Amino acid sequence: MIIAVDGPAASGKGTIARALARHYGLPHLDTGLLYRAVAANVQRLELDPSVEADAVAACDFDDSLLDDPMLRSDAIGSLASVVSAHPLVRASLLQRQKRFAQQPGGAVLDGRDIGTVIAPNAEAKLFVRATPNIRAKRRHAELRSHGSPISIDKVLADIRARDLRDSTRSNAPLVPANDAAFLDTSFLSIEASVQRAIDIVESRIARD
Ligand SMILES: Nc1ncnc2c1ncn2[C@@H]1O[C@H](COP(=O)(O)OP(=O)(O)OP(=O)(O)O)[C@@H](O)[C@H]1O
Ligand SMILES: Nc1ccn([C@@H]2O[C@H](COP(=O)(O)O)[C@@H](O)[C@H]2O)c(=O)n1
Repeated sequence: MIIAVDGPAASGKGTIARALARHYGLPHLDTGLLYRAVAANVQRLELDPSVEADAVAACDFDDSLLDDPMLRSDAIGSLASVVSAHPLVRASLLQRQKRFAQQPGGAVLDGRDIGTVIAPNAEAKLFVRATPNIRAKRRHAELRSHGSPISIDKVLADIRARDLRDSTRSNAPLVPANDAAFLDTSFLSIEASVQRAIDIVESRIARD
């Protein structure tokens, strides 16, 4: 079974995808980390993220980079949203994600274009949402707990800018798949969000 979990920054999709993977015993891929790795490489090599050829040159990274906690910073998230708009960057990461989705036994992937591009054949598709203010509050608390001095106003501004860039790019924009189920986590605890996600997956399995 393939489960596709999409949604905007800090909506809770990663938390839900990890929990679904545990629940169903499936491997999980956080596809945002791939774009964050490209962004970190652009920064390390002092390239220009807005130049497609520069961003493509940064797509060749060592997988150990995916475990670097530095990838989780707000600045790398914003840079990832710039490099991810380049069609050739997306093309360079496409097959890896498709292979992960199509592995025997299935998988859970979270990102922006899982239900629309990476795994349009997924048995269950969730589109996770929460209000920008609630997402900023949660992400701010998370970043502060890791020692970042960032203000909540900056986190909110970056989330809004990222939402706009991700949803208006021409290539694989952040849009719900036609057959996705919406899950708004704004007023749900993590436990309640995960239970709602499991209920959605169960109803999709029962329907097919
Ligand atoms: N329902 C919830 N209630 C409270 N906090 C939540 C909830 N869901 C997630 N969180 C917290 O909000 C933060 C963002 O969640 P998460 O990392 O899952 O979002 P995301 O959509 O995967 O973000 P990104 O797109 O940046 O990878 C985390 O600190 C997480 O623990
Ligand atoms: N499938 C995806 C996943 C991510 N992106 C871009 O990467 C940025 C960082 O992603 P996070 O999930 O770690 O927040 C995100 O803002 C997108 O620009 C993507 O394009 N497609």
